[in-house]
Amino acid sequence: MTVIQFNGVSKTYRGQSVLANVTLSIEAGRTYGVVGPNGAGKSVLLRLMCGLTLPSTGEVIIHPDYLDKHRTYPDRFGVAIDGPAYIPSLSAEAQLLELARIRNRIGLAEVRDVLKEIGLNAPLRKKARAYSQGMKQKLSLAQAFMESPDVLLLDEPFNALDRESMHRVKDLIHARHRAGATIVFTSHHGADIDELTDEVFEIDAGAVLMNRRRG
Ligand SMILES: Nc1ncnc2c1ncn2[C@@H]1O[C@H](COP(=O)(O)OP(=O)(O)OP(=O)(O)O)[C@@H](O)[C@H]1O
Repeated sequence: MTVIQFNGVSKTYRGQSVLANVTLSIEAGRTYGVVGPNGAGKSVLLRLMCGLTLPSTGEVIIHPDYLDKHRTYPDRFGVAIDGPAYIPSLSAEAQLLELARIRNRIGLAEVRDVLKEIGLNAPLRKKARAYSQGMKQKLSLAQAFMESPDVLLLDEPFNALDRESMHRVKDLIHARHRAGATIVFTSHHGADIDELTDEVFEIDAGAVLMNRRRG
């Protein structure tokens, strides 16, 4: 089943083309890597996949099974794109609980579980604004993983993580993959791409080239 379909998608910012005429499909249950130099358009590609950015021309179609009941917004998507998004005045636990209330699928126990799995051991009273870069990255990832989403879109998920934390996040990615989730992540590290992905999208001068790696 195709989860996300791009048909002739182009993205231009103030007359500057970032992506040109991209046609691709993201198939359920597969793990994709997105590679390319700084500024190639990797984050823009991920943002287009979940509607955070709209195409300048062409269309992005999300399978209706992955849309909310009004068929408007992606549902069961876990997204960590463009650096950590956090509420500076709340602790990790408090803000994940706030976010969890929106969909009401999980509660405190699951929030605590994901923080433990990701290894974010901030003191409860410490506010996110005082977190280190790696802690903020873990918070962003915890938010993406916490509802066990069917689709994960992760922009450079291993950035700023120490070795042990990187292994924890890789374990989480493997676990979601085994559970049948569809995963797309960007990385500048060939080893992560080799280890985790079935297919790789390489962005080159606005074009997206696909390389099948396995399966
Ligand atoms: N909101 C925006 N307004 C204007 N230009 C933008 C916007 N978002 C992205 N761009 C431009 O689109 C291009 C691609 O940016 P993008 O963040 O996708 O690159 P990237 O491949 O993720 O790079 P990096 O490896 O450095 O993270 C860049 O030239 C960037 O300046």
